[in-house]
Amino acid sequence: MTLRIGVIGTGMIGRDHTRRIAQVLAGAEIVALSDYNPAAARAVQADLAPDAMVYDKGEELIAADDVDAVLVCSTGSTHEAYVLAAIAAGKPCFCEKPLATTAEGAKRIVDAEVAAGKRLVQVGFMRRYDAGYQMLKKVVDSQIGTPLMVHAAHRNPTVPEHYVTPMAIHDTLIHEIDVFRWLLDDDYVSAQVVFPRKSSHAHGKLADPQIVLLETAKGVRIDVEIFVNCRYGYDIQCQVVGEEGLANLPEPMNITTRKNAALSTPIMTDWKDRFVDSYDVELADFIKAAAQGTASGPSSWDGYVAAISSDACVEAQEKTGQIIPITLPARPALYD
Ligand SMILES: NC(=O)c1ccc[n+]([C@@H]2O[C@H](COP(=O)([O-])OP(=O)(O)OC[C@H]3O[C@@H](n4cnc5c(N)ncnc54)[C@H](O)[C@@H]3O)[C@@H](O)[C@H]2O)c1
Ligand SMILES: O[C@H]1[C@H](O)[C@@H](O)[C@H](O)[C@@H](O)[C@H]1O
Repeated sequence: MTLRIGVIGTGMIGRDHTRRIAQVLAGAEIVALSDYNPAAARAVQADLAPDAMVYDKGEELIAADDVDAVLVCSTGSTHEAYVLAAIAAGKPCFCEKPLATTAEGAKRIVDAEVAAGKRLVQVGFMRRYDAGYQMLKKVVDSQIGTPLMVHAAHRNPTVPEHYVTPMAIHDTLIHEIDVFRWLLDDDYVSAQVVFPRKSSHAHGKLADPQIVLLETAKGVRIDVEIFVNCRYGYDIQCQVVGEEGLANLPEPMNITTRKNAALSTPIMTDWKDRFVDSYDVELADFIKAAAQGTASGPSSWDGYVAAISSDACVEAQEKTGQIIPITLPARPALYD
């Protein structure tokens, strides 16, 4: 069976996921596209999916008889309504991060999925599918003893003018928030944010860099440096310190040169290049589960917990230095 997919939101990542399904992955085809800006949908149709139908409204795409599954790749604030509509239609849905822009919105999705009685939603937390993080998890689970601390950094070379201080959490740290829960099989109990000296490259409405300190239920302490004007490259670092040793996230594979009395390895500058393979693997996982009428991988529950945790981090930014508790509701059995 070829899974017939409709894509809502054909901006940067919607276009890229359409390319993946149309040109890279097996088992699915793009039959429908929709964007708030119809020209964007038509451009993707022309370039990548000439047989796809273009819908004015995402809701019409979700309801279409020939759409088996939906990819929600529109602006974050629009995700909740589309995911709820997909659940109501009983169609598997891949939703880019964030699942919803508020914890209440994410909870409405969890409640709807629980009422539907089966997993239908996968959230686009692609780092869980990254080969480096997968290797790191194996070592953390088996070789370094009980994890005690994590030291991490999430550095972007620059960000646009509209990127303001809370986006360091909702847009950037959200990846670490999800991947460390998965890596450590743990949840957060508190967050604290402190601000070092501000970089002169950060614009007026952005405090950059920031240091986020997270504490988990098992007592692991995590420090994450978020530095989105670091200039030199796109750099994701993670070191887990355990009782018996420590483990580092591997650097992405790249050519090392020895030239002019220097030993050098290029550093990537674009997150799309850094995680290109993991996007392929996450969508292959979606296609496999959706073909069975369900979903696997990062769940609505993970999206909800990420939203609760990031709200606490934003509060911790606003009350810098204070420790903000994170309390999670009981997890429904659907997500065990
Ligand atoms: N997993 C990742 O690493 C990753 C990377 C980039 C973006 N994202 C997420 O993907 C989403 C899209 O990001 P992007 O970078 O592609 O943004 P983008 O601005 O390039 O594209 C968003 C598209 O959504 C469309 N849109 C806006 N409102 C809409 C609506 N109501 N209905 C249908 N379409 C609508 C816009 O016209 C635009 O074409 C965001 O939620 C973002 O956080 C995830
Ligand atoms: O939307 C992007 C993307 O999620 C990247 O992975 C992250 O490094 C950026 O900070 C964020 O702005």
